[in-house]
Amino acid sequence: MLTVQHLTKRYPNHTAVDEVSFSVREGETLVLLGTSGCGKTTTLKMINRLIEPTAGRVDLNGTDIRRQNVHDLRRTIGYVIQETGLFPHYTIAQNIAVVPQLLGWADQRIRQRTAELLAMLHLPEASLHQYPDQLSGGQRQRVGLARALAADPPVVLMDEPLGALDPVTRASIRREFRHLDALRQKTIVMVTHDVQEAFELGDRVCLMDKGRIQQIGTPKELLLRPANDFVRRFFDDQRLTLQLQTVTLQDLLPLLATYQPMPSDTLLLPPDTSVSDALKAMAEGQTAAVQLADVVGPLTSQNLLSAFGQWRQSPPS
Ligand SMILES: Nc1ncnc2c1ncn2[C@@H]1O[C@H](COP(=O)(O)OP(=O)(O)OP(=O)(O)O)[C@@H](O)[C@H]1O
Repeated sequence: MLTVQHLTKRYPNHTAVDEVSFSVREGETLVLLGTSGCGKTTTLKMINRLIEPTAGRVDLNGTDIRRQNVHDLRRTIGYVIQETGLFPHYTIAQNIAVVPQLLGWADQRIRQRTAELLAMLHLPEASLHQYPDQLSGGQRQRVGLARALAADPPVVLMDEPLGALDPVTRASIRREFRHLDALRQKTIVMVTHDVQEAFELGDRVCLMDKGRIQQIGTPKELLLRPANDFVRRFFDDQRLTLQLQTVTLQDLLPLLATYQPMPSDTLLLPPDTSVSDALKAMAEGQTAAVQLADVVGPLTSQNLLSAFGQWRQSPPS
């Protein structure tokens, strides 16, 4: 458990982070979201002591991080940044091995772990002996992640980890990240200014403005129960897309068709399927049903969109 309490960073003429408090449970991903300059990176860097706070504290599993040796602390916290921070004159294998070597792992163990990470992150074996500038941006980003995960740290901090990538690569690596078991078990704090990314990767989102938290909650809570006008306006531009991503079949059940026996080859979708995923699954015009004890059906793109339209007319408050 990572706990941040009243964390504050003041510069002579400016308060970059103002009394920020939150907790991140083991295995949870918290996304710090907000416009440029709102204090996301400063908050993140105070967690691994790259920046010392003016006030407040950070506890990792109940211990104040200031009580820990700073080098030990950084070895237990993985760190991924936008430009990957790879050493240009080290091969990929050497870059991945940096922390295990500092920890004194035997060569054989490092080789084994490196091979495991390459396979997990879909990196070609040949890349081991290449240098960062011989790889594509997407591959470099995967190496950055491999390096952060090498010694299996329980906590990983990510600062705009996909920021340098084109939108297509970005979306595909984002999907990979979401399905990576090695990341699911980690406590992750991730910084982004990309709302889609925050909604896709965050279990909870912490929306910041001018150094302060405006709201912290699940993507759905922020979208449906904004704490103030700032939060409401922040999502205005992308409201429809975000609703398609967060509203689930379960939410629409009262608006969908009633029980009806379905043919045995019907595509069954779990109730927590988002409207956009359900529409994708039915892209070929296939009929589906929500997978419940008493099956609701039939579910077609048309009746789903019609239920979603009704839901949008009067979303729950
Ligand atoms: N060393 C510093 N001295 C003075 N002000 C600073 C310093 N570092 C950061 N700031 C200011 O603190 C504020 C927060 O910066 P921070 O980098 O945390 O924002 P951010 O939300 O991560 O923005 P971005 O998305 O653009 O990286 C900004 O106004 C920035 O100019």
